[in-house]
Amino acid sequence: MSKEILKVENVGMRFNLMEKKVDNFKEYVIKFIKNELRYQEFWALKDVSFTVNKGDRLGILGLNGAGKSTLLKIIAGVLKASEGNLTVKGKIVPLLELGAGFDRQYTGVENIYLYGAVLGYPKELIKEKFNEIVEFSELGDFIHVPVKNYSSGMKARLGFSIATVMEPEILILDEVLSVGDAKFRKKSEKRILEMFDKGITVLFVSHSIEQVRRICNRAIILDKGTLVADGPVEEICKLYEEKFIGYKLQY
Ligand SMILES: Nc1ncnc2c1ncn2[C@@H]1O[C@H](COP(=O)(O)OP(=O)(O)OP(=O)(O)O)[C@@H](O)[C@H]1O
Repeated sequence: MSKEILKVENVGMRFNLMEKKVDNFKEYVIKFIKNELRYQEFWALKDVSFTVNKGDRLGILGLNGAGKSTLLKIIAGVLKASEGNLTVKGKIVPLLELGAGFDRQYTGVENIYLYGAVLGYPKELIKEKFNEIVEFSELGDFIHVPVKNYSSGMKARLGFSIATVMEPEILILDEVLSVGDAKFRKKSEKRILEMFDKGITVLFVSHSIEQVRRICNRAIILDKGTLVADGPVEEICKLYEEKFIGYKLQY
C-alpha cells in the first residue's frame, strides 16, 4: 500500500502589497508613524490541497506567477502559509535558490559547514562527507577562496553538491537542473536520477515539459494560485500544452 509522505490541505498564501510606492526607508518610517501605509491583499495561493505518496515524483506546472515557487517555499518551511495545514513526514532537502544561503565573506570550505548546518546536517556528518562535496563541486583550489569571488555557476555547483550529498526523503527541485554549464547539468541530473532509483520522493518545478515528462510520474497544474488539475504525468502535460500553452510542443 502506498504511504502518504506529504499532505497539503486548503493552503493559502496572502501577500500584502504596498498600494503606493515608497521610495526610501525614511519615507517608509514617516508613513508608518503617521499610519499612512496602505496595503492591498494579494493571494498567491488559494485553497490548494493535494497529497503525495512515498516515491512519487510530482511535477508542478504553471505559467509565470502561478504560485509554484511560493508553494515549494511553504512546503520547505521557508514561508509560513497564511491559512491551511501542511503535514510532512520525512526529511526535506530544498534545492530552491542554490547558494542563496551562502555567506559571501566566507570561503567555500567555511560555507560547506555553514550551509550544511542550515540544511540541518550534523557537523560530524559534514566532516565525513567533506571530500565528496569538494570533489563533486569541481571547484579545486577555489574552495579556499571567499564565495564573493565565485561566478553564479560556481556558487550553484557548490550549493548542489552540499545539498545532495546526504540522501533526503523528500527532494524539492525548483528549476535547479538548469544551473551550471552543460557538463555539470548532465552530472547533476545523473545524481538526481540515482536518487530516484532509491525511491526518493520528488517535487519538481520546471518550465521544461520535456523534463517533467522524463522525471515525473504525476503532475499538478497551478493557475493563478489555484490547483486546477492533478493526475498522471502524461495526461496532465497534454492538458497543460493544450489549455495553457495553446499548442502541443514537439519533443
Ligand atoms: N514576497 C512576495 N511579496 C509579494 N508578492 C509575492 C512575493 N513572492 C511572490 N509573490 C507573488 O506571488 C505570485 C506567485 O509567485 P511565484 O514566484 O510563486 O510564481 P511562480 O509560479 O514560481 O512563477 P515563475 O514561473 O515566474 O517562477 C506572483 O504574482 C508574485 O509576484
